[in-house]
Amino acid sequence: MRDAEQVWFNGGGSQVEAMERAGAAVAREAARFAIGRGILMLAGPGNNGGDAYVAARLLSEAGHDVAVAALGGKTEGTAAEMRMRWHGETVSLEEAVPRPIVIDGLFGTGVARELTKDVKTYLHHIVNNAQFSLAIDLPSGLETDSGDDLGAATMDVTVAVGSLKPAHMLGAGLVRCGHVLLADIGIPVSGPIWSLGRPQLSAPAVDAHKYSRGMVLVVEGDMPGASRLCARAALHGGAGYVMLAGTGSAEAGPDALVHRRVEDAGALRNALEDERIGAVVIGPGLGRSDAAHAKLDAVLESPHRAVIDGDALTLLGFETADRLSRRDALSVLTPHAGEFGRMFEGGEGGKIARTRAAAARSGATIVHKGPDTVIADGDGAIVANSGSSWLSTAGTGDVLAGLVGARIAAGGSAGQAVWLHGRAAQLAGPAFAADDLIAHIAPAMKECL
Ligand SMILES: NC(=O)C1=CN([C@@H]2O[C@H](COP(=O)(O)OP(=O)(O)OC[C@H]3O[C@@H](n4cnc5c(N)ncnc54)[C@H](OP(=O)(O)O)[C@@H]3O)[C@@H](O)[C@H]2O)[C@@H](O)CC1
Ligand SMILES: [K+]
Repeated sequence: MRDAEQVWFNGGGSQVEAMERAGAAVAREAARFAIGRGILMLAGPGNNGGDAYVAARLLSEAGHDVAVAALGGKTEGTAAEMRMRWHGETVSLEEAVPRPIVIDGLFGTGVARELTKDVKTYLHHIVNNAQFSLAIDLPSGLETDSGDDLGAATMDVTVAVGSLKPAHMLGAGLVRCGHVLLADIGIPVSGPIWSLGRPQLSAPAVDAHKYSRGMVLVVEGDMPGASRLCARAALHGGAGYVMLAGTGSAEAGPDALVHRRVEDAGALRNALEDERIGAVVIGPGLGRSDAAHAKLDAVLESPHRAVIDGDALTLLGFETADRLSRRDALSVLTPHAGEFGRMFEGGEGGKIARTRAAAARSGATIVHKGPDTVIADGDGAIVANSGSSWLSTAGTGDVLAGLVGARIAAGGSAGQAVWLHGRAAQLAGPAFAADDLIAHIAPAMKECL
């Protein structure tokens, strides 16, 4: 957004115009929600406060009852101009009395540190005692690039100005922002970060057969239940043929699942010689024994697309970037936060920046799971946060790994799998078990055809 603004200013766009448009967008939304109730506008010292003064003026001109609570601090430039154009009631933040509607324009993208105890106390008191709260651009005290909480209050609505920022989709932002509305202020924005939308999928071609649909080999491990969940998800994720390679019971799992007896890494290497394989999944229920490690080596040395999940990620550890960057075929890693930390030490910035850096180092596509899943590859990052909090249950990661296998075997993407997984969870409703999720993949897929 900062880059886009700069380009727009360089092309003759004025700061005053940008702020007028931002303030007008906020006033428009606030008027819809206020329906005649008294408004308290919180205005900080920077441009977020500038937006607030514009919105206060426009709302007041439109007949709303508006008071401004101003935070001390040096206001300069356009924000100072907008402050001067406001002629209504103004009190200090300390003196402010809560009103039914609060609009928070203390800080936006410029928040630089934890809110002081005083500011945090007044802000939370005012928001908690309002009937409705709306944040301008971001809830004040939410770090823009990481979504880290520096003392923000939880808002009902946040009006994102110009574009979504990472904090609207990540971390504490998922709770603090409330419902996020996007206000177009006429500044074109483009960049390498997107939010995940419903994918467009197509039915198999008329002449499709089981191998052209995508063959997925799932490596069975010490906990065969997890591997079977993964294999079943691959079957329902659109794969044409799913083979479970291991020593578990050949009777377990659906009849459509092909069991191949694979005792050890040598036998796995033989199985991997099949050129029809579209993707291999390793990790769900794998275990961390030497035998497991040897199987992982066999997969990494194969020429197939590979999905690496669970125990396989922990086995790779800090060797991940080195080993994967040597692969020619696509590798997709599906770590949760703990596994990510065991593979990629430290790293600067928020979840998006750290995941993109790891993808660049390893050459892999990384699905960094959580309530704010970040999918990164060399082209950029996609954030997915509209799944379901009921997904936080054992086995759902195995289902996702199988889905990723099915989609990439069919020439699709990890993002498609993440969307289908999240949508299946929404359709499954509350308190489902990972097994139940699988029945909802087909209805989710139907929405994409
Ligand atoms: N660019 C544009 O033209 C447009 C921008 N737009 C709007 O501008 C917003 C960004 O504005 P911004 O960059 O001025 O930063 P902003 O969020 O107002 O805060 C900076 C001020 O806060 C202060 N401060 C920071 N942290 C603090 C703390 N913890 N406790 C106390 N003080 C703290 C900081 O002071 P300092 O750190 O220098 O001491 C500085 O004074 C953006 O979110 C959008 O709403 C739209 O109008 C569209 C056009
Ligand atoms: K704000």
